[in-house]
Amino acid sequence: MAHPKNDRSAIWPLACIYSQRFNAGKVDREATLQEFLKSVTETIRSQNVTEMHKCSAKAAKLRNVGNRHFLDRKFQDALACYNESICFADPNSDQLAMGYANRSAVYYEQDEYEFALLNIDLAKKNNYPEKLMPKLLARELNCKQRIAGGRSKNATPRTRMSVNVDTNPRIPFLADGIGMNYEPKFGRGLIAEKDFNPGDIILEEKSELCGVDFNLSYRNCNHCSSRFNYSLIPCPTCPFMMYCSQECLEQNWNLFHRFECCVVTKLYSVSSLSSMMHPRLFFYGLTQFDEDLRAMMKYCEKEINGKFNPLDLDYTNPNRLELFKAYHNTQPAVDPENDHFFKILACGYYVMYLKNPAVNSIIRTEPQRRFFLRSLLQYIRIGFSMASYSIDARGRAIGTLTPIDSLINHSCDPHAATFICSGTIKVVLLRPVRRGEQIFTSYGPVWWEEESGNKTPFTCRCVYCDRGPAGRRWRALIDRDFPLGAVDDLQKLHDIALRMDFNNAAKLNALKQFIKKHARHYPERNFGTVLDSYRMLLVAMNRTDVEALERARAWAEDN
Ligand SMILES: C[S@@+](CC[C@H](N)C(=O)[O-])C[C@H]1O[C@@H](n2cnc3c(N)ncnc32)[C@H](O)[C@@H]1O
Repeated sequence: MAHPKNDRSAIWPLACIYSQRFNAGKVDREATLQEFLKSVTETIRSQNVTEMHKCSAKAAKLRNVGNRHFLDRKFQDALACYNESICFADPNSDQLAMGYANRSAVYYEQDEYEFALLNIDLAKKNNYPEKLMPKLLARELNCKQRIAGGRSKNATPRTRMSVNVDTNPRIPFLADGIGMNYEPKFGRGLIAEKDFNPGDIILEEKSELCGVDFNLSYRNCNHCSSRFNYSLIPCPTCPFMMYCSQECLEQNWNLFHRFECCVVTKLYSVSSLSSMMHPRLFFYGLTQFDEDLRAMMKYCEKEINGKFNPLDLDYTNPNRLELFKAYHNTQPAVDPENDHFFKILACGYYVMYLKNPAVNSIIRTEPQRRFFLRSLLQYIRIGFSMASYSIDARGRAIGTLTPIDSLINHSCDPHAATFICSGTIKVVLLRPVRRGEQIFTSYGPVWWEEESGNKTPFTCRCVYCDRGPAGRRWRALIDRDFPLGAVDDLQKLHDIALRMDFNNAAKLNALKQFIKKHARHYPERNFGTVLDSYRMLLVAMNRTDVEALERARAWAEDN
């Protein structure tokens, strides 16, 4: 099946094709990597995916669709179309400048004056047509007047959720008193070396390695994954990748995108999910070895140290080669349910990346190619086992891999909640953690949501899932009754939650006090719902916080 030029919806990912073939029993799941490679190479040849390029005519069409949404006041849909239009527009074309100007109009209508100004500035810097300039300048003036008149939406975060306890001197984004341990049951994990309280933010780690679902590629920065209120700038060469800043664009180019850019349609035709994060780990390494593939092979072909401690590195002056080594020295559990699928992805990426002369000129010999294929499979396994994912209601995912967050194991009885927002992972404690305890977060399932249907891709060995006597004893606690004092306090919490005159910070505080005061009655069914309310409130407050920060950033970039 050949794909019509410039029709991204026509991409039928290899992953879907093989998923059908596996389900129909047409491909042997037990095949070797070389057998998969043969099959995938043939499939890709018959697919003959055409690379898409910038195209101002397509940009104009997309902008017109955006204009119709704008007139219907469907602003999010309008922004989505304008972003795609901006990405397809040839650099320095009128279409690019007009896309930015159109975006500024949407922000203006939404009272997002900082973002409107940022886009007006982008339009002006990209040859906005002189004859249309007066209208743009009038909008610029209006924005400035409204900001000066105090009509801006909040641009000052109220809570600023960041690490709120003493920090580790060598890891300024991690709480002091957190160490790494190793238990055969879970592998490496994070352990508390002192007591912590609910509400303690123990980690705020920025991501450099992410993968953005194809369907979010016009909504999220392809480097740090932040959304930046849809106000992204395009890769100057390919029609798919967008960034929240020139800095992210340049870093992404240097680390990975120069290996992706001229084959990006083909890469998305391997998997439309967030899987591009995995081959990126290979190119992250290659870049840190100054493209000296022999040196990289020499290091990587040594035995992997599965007990490597990323907390030993100095993050005050991060060295990317050391970070790469931290990622590389990971012993991911091979997932028997999905490993055949990972092999298909590895083979697909292998074939497609080698179509790029920038890759082909580095990975030349047979041993080098075998190393590339093996590494791709290893990094796919690492990515699926170690990354954190944020998944929206439509199933579109963003994967994020960071050295420290990736050490946190899962429990269906978590202590902490993990938030991925605006390219940063935050870990907040929901309940007290005592010195010596391992700190767990949840990858999805939690005991107080038994109906959630979430499953972990490994056999979970947490206390809730433990079928032995210890697990049985623990689960029996869930059905105890709260003592009367706690029942009264729970009723007070409900009343506070309904009070319109209490803001979220006050409600959060009340929840935190309850959790601290009654921690000894944990676990208990009602306690689970309290933790859940606490988590949901944190999510809402974090979102407001991030929005305010992004507004402030837009304002700073424009001034
Ligand atoms: C994000 S990593 C956590 C760090 C990992 N333990 C290590 O040694 O690098 C996730 C992997 O840890 C293991 N793991 C995490 N939580 C687990 C649990 N509740 N039960 C069993 N294994 C778990 C699984 O192998 C999973 O794929």
